Amino acid sequence: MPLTAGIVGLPNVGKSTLFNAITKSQVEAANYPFATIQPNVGVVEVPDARIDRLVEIFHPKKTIYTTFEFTDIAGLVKGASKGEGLGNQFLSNIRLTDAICHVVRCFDDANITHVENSVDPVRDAEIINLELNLADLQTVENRIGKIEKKSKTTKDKDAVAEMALLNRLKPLLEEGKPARVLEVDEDEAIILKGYNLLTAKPMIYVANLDEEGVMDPSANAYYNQLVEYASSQNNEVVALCAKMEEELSELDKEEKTAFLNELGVDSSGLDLLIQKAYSVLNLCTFLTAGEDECRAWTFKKGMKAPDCAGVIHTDFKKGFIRAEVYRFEDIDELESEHAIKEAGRLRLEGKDYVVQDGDVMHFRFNV
Ligand SMILES: Nc1ncnc2c1ncn2[C@@H]1O[C@H](COP(=O)(O)OP(=O)(O)OP(=O)(O)O)[C@@H](O)[C@H]1O
Ligand SMILES: [Mg+2]
Repeated sequence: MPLTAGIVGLPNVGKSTLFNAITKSQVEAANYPFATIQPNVGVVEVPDARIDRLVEIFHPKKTIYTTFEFTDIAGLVKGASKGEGLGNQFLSNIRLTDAICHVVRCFDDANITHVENSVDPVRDAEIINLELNLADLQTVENRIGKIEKKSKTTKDKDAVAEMALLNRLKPLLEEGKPARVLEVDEDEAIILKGYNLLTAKPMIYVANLDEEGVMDPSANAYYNQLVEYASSQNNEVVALCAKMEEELSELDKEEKTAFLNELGVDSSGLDLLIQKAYSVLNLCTFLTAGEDECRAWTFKKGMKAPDCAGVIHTDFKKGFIRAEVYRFEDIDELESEHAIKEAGRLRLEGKDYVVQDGDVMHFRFNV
């Protein structure tokens, strides 16, 4: 089940340009609102220097990075929650994603139409957030309409518990706050998840700067305004220039590295965004290494060894016996599995082992 982040924002802020950089595919990125009508999905490799290092050590026949999906969604406008623009359709497309990547225009260009006629990142972000908020409020009100009576008349335990949650959620949304800030216990978290609320999803802001701005974002007033706004809600901002990322995505790996070195940065804005999307979802990576294949696998923080084995194949989980585990740092230092064994750094772990980010795993199983 791939994890996906939906790219949202006002029309014409650079969503499709960023998406093109993501997929290198030819999604239309034209200079007019509503250029995108169908949601589009792009799959990216999650850059991981640990895999690059394993490849140096094992020289495998195959190298596989873990992946992440982005969905390009057409521009939302004021009133989207009431069906303005292509409102409801787009909101329902975001509902199916795991995280939201909110693109905000932070570049001046008189030739590129702005639906609100001026560049103002905080106002723009608030327009989108309000629409997401109103859409959630509708969901919550519909749900209240369905169970309020039941909770009062039958005193049904589940209905009463759910009403208690809804009665805290509604005023919060009415205040304009996102559902993700509500404090909930484990049972409530399950109910909340079932609503698929837009403002409950983790959000990352993307400040889409011009090429000059991206060289030193902290010197850019638009960027600083957005960072201040985002941090007041505990959200992070990734600075990038979508247009430059699109150009970068056409280069091969060496050319790209050379280009980034010239700019004096280690990784592209897009790579940072992918990594951030991965981390806001609490995703971790375990590795498998050998002469046939070096590969990164995604798992959720806290997962135990048999479940991680199941990420590779359901048979690995069913027939799980034990896992042989060493740390990436150990192979990085010692450069062979033989040396790891000699040094006593290979561990045998059972079914209760909580797998850690950066573990290199060999699963032993019975079929
Ligand atoms: N960082 C940037 N600097 C300058 N121009 C940019 C930048 N990012 C995008 N653009 C330009 O802005 C225009 C609109 O971009 P794009 O089509 O990606 O917007 P969009 O958000 O997908 O719009 P829509 O909601 O209509 O689909 C394009 O002409 C694109 O080249
Ligand atoms: Mg678009």
